[in-house]
Amino acid sequence: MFQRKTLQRRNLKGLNLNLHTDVASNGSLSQEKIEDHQEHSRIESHVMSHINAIQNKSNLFLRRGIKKNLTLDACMDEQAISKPSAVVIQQPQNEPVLILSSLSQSPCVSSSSSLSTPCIIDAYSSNFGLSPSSTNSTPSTVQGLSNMTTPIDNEHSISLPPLAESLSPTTANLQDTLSATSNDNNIQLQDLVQLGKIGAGNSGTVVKALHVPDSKIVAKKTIPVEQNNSTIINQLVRELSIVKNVKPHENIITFYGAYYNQHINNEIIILMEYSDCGSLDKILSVYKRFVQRGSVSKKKTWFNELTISKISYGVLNGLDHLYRQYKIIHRDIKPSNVLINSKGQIKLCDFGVSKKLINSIADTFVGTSTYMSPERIQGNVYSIKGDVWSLGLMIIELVTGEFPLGGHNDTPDGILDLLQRIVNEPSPRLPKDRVFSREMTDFVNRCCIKNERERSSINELLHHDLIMKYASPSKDDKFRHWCKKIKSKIKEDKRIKRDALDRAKLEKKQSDNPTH
Ligand SMILES: Nc1ncnc2c1ncn2[C@@H]1O[C@H](COP(=O)(O)OP(=O)(O)OP(=O)(O)O)[C@@H](O)[C@H]1O
Repeated sequence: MFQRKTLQRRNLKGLNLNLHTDVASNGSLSQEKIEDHQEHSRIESHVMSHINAIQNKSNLFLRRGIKKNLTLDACMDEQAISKPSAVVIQQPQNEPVLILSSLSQSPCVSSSSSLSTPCIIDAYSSNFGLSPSSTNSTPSTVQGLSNMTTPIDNEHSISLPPLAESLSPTTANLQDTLSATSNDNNIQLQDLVQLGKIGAGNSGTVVKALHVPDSKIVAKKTIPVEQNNSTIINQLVRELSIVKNVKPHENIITFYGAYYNQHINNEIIILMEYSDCGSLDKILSVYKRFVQRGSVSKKKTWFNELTISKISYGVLNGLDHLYRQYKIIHRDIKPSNVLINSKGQIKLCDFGVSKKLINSIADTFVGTSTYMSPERIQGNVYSIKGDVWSLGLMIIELVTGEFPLGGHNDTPDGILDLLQRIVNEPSPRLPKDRVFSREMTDFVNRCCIKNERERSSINELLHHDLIMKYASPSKDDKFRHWCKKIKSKIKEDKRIKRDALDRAKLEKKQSDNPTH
């Protein structure tokens, strides 16, 4: 009955704005549609001002080289045509790449008929209580995360959107934690454009997002919270109250702030520094895929001795900083919590089970990590040396490609079997069928001593021969080079996977329609 027609088109420094409307198939516009047309004009000016604002801020698309010649497409909500639901940014081939949900209060739905492939949707709108005209509620102040006297400087602090008007007692706790003063240098959620999913863990999902005003890429972790689940909420409160106190450091992921809005999705959003090579588990998976494809020999690990030395130093230095400055024990050292960037920096993230030392005795069994040390499993007092044990296990996993207490077709029968192995079986070691240097073998052995008192301390390991052997600027350069190579391998892997998916789709299409 109705066709989509483009009514307006403007060119803006390489960006095109298309406004579509539904037009009767005889070409005429009904009175209703004429009103819609007028409405379109209003929407258009709204959209244009939004685009201008973005462009004036950073000219991001062109400068970043991310999107060239994009089309901004103001989609119309099919049910309520007068209400635009989203601004969709499309590539020339009509392939939507992202949505700025700037016009709607509800999360955007990629229902537009012009969308041929699934969109990445940013569920937050500029009406997310941030624009005075769009809401009666004023932005809540958030103590703790942004109103920090020391931890996060202005450059990194953000203000939060308004919190729920009526909070249950548990969410009120959350509100307390996420309260902060508004700040001129804030990162606002509506300034973020979601770019793609990075990964998902037990607690939530992490996506890559672009902070438009300064063209900075950030990682956005979304953690759904059950309204009445006080355990989870308290854990998050604890996590965030710890993270907010940590100042930027070369081996710690920088925290940019957190958001919570019960009305929208009942989820917490944590913004942090993005690491462009991802986590060690991700790099290991990419390596394994290359081995499977036969393009890399299984004998040739990507994690050579230099790399292990640099990773170990970064982890130990980060742990040392957390403990010395804040009395924090990380408690969850594992490959997915160690991030790398192409500048050659190692960063610790995820303080989900971290806590101040003073609380550690009361809450020893947080998490189900298989990197847990024997003393932790046995319920003994947990000290920072537990993280040293985890580092030892992680190194063995990186160089062998297998988790040391469960690989080689020797998978434990469940968590209890694994826990008893950690406690009762001999300490994990580097495999004997491969040659490792004396320094490397000694380093790992010192990490994996079961008796916590005999295990090396962080300080001892920071001065270990394995670390000293590679502590020169030329080795730093080599490591940076390695990181860059890894980044390009990750890209290549993505491309191969995408091509394989496309081929599979095409083959399926051909088998479904053999005549075509
Ligand atoms: N700041 C970041 N920069 C780049 N990638 C990240 C960042 N934070 C997390 N990731 C990626 O997202 C993935 C998911 O992270 P998340 O913290 O949700 O879970 P996890 O650490 O894998 O598991 P768990 O929830 O059990 O701790 C990680 O494995 C990592 O690859």
